[in-house]
Amino acid sequence: MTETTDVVVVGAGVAGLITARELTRKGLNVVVLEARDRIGGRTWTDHRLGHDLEIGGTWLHWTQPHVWAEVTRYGLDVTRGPRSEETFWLAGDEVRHGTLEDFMELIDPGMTRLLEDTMKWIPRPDQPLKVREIAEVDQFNLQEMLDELDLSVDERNANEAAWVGHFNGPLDKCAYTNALRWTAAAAGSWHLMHEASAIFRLANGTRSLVNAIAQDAGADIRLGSPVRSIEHDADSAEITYGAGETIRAARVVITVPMNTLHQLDITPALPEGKIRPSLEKTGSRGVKAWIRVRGPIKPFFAYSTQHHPLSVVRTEYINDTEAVLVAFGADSTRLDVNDIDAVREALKVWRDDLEVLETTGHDWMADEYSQETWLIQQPRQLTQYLEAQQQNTGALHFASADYANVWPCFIDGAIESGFNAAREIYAAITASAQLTPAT
Ligand SMILES: Cc1cc2nc3c(=O)[nH]c(=O)nc-3n(C[C@H](O)[C@H](O)[C@H](O)COP(=O)(O)OP(=O)(O)OC[C@H]3O[C@@H](n4cnc5c(N)ncnc54)[C@H](O)[C@@H]3O)c2cc1C
Repeated sequence: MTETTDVVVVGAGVAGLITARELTRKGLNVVVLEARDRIGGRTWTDHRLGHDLEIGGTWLHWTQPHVWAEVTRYGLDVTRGPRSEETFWLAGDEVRHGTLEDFMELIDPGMTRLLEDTMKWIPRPDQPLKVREIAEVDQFNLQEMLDELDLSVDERNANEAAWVGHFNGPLDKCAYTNALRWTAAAAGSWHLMHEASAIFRLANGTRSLVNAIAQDAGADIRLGSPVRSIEHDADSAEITYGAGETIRAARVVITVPMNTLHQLDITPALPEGKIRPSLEKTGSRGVKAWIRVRGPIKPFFAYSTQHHPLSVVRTEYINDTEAVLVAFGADSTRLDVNDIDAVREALKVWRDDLEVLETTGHDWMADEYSQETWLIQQPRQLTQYLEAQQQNTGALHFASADYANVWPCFIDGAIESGFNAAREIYAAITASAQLTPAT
């Protein structure tokens, strides 16, 4: 027999858990169907290399309004990694060595010129399509825009590597408008954008945030319950999941990542504006690696180029005997983060004095329930698809960091989208004559 409930949420990542919390607090019955055997989705704190490491999303900031409100709500502690005492970068094949300030000075002219029109194109980051002429710049990839600047080899490598750290993909696949959106969210300051996206993390891991939201939600969260198909009309939907169980709901919230959406068997089919970007895929397709090395070493930061398997590496944990580094590369097919020899080799671009003891990470690109790391749109995806991606289709609503306005692809964006979906669903349910929310 088919079970019934008010709302089904597909996915127990941050967007899904926020939607569930907001709706249960309004008195609705909510069932969350999660494919994995854990909650959190692309945030995942796991004990490896002797630390609680963030395998997925990590950094957050007080300029990110939605996530910071959650930090305050649950009284979560925020911390940071050690300050870098030395920095390495490349000029051609030559390794340069200096301070982090030297490196920031090196990239500053390129960053400033690249982003000088940010607030012209995106005066309101909460409305990224407010200036309709943004379609003119949305056709460009970041590489083209960097090439226009005619930077010296030093500056070019450094700027490219810094952007790989941000975009986790080949720069010719990533739309320039992503850079504008991130910088607009930081009020036009690239320095603030840089800080907001890569310095401060939760002292007890993203796990502490995710668990707090889930406990507060009090929803019926069913792990190991992949959704297979959804049949829907204007008033309700029937979902088939797990080993063939069915459940009917007045509203469904789909929170699966953009790259996986097209795989859900949905009848009637979703509009083109939702399916086409899912088939085209994101521009981001990179890796995040964790690396344990023998100490003592000084905390350091290093940038290579976008063409190296690892473009950025830095010290995130350190003591007298060892350090744990975090690193990013543009292309997951170029580096298996669990292959210690490959990682050791990748580090040699900067220094061959590091003794690599252990490495770890997760191949989010190969993971069937993510197939992406954090969303960076390809050229034209913002202007062609975002509006359609945010809209509901009858009883189906969509929440995901991938479809957020202010900090798209961040934990903050997942929360923003969860709030929006919950508000719309509550309004729709209470407006419907046939449906009386449980109290
Ligand atoms: C390596 C990495 C580093 C990152 N770094 C940062 C960072 O430093 N700061 C930051 O703010 N953000 C970062 N992010 C991005 C951030 O983690 C994500 O944007 C955010 O967590 C996405 O939340 P979500 O709820 O929208 O999607 P998800 O977390 O992907 O949640 C979707 C859920 O749906 C489930 N699901 C998928 N298919 C099905 C199905 N068929 N049936 C049922 N369930 C299904 C998934 O298992 C998942 O739990 C990073 C991400 C990665 C991967």
